[in-house]
Amino acid sequence: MIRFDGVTKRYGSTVAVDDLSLEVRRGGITCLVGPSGCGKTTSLRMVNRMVEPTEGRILIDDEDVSRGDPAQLRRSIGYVIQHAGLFPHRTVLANVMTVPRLLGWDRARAREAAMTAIETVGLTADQARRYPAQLSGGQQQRVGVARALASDPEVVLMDEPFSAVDPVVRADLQEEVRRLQRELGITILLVTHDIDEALLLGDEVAVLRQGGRLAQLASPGELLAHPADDFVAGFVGKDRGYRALGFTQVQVAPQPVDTVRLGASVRAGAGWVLVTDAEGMPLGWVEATGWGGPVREDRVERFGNVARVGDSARLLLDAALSSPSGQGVVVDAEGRLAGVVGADDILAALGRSPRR
Ligand SMILES: Nc1ncnc2c1ncn2[C@@H]1O[C@H](COP(=O)(O)OP(=O)(O)OP(=O)(O)O)[C@@H](O)[C@H]1O
Repeated sequence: MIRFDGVTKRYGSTVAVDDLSLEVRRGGITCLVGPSGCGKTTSLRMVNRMVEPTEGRILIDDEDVSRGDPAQLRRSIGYVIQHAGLFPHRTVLANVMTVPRLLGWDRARAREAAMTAIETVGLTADQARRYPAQLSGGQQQRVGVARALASDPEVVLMDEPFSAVDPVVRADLQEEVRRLQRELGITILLVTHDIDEALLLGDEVAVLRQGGRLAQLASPGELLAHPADDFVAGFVGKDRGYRALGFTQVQVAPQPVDTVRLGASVRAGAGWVLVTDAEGMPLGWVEATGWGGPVREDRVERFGNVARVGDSARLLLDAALSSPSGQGVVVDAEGRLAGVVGADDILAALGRSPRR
């Protein structure tokens, strides 16, 4: 989809990007990540020609971006930056209508496209009438995303889009961008200095090192399991073995478990029994050792995290380790009980799975 072909950018004696060759796949999120000054922003801006390469080519769908008109190219590509970069004296709606209007769409069509984009990012018609300063930082960032989407682009470039918002809002926005990417099928190239964000969002992650050199391009799981060198290993962090579990599937079949409806009786000595509601949805655990009888609500120990069938080894392990019984509850897509898994079974399955 987007191909960097031997791209170099020099500013005098500074090499910002050095012979970068990289393929950004269609319909997914590729993250460019690396330490400060490694050439992430420069690489991104060469795609929409806000910066021109010194050497090499960038192709979108096999077409050299340097061939056409830069202004036209920029209008065809969504662009989201830190702090949103909105026009302060225009309403949210007017801000989002900017690119469709520049593309020559009539006012009604531009307005309709803008309103659709505003709703898509979770903002209301009332918020669309306000000025940027009348919105929170996170909402402004959503407007920035809406503006990038309004003209229905295939490619969206994002430069540190969430780094200026607090962690809770950031998590919401990250979730939103993942959802939008899937729903709209767009191709996103996203710059971040935060490896956790890159591993969370990226279908593929390109790690750059100082001097604008590509250190590795791989999926998050691959990056964690097989960093190309010490630099990448250091960058992805000390707990990469554990974090790789988040991208590892294990073959463990959920096992049957004794259940009791809330209000019904357990027999003494039954040990840990899973309590369900009247519909059979799991509620928590009860430990019947020295007592038996009806299970009252105050006897129920809530489980920690519940895993879903098909979840990663990390989520299964988390369910097991956060459960008072030591057995992780696994539910199906409808939230119905599929069975339980123990930490030992997950670790044994991990031991059996081939090293990737
Ligand atoms: N317009 C410019 N003129 C001169 N040098 C520049 C210019 N733009 C970037 N550079 C230099 O190129 C290198 C790469 O900069 P770039 O902004 O692409 O890095 P980055 O990885 O995005 O950094 P950060 O995470 O700190 O934003 C840096 O050494 C920077 O100082």
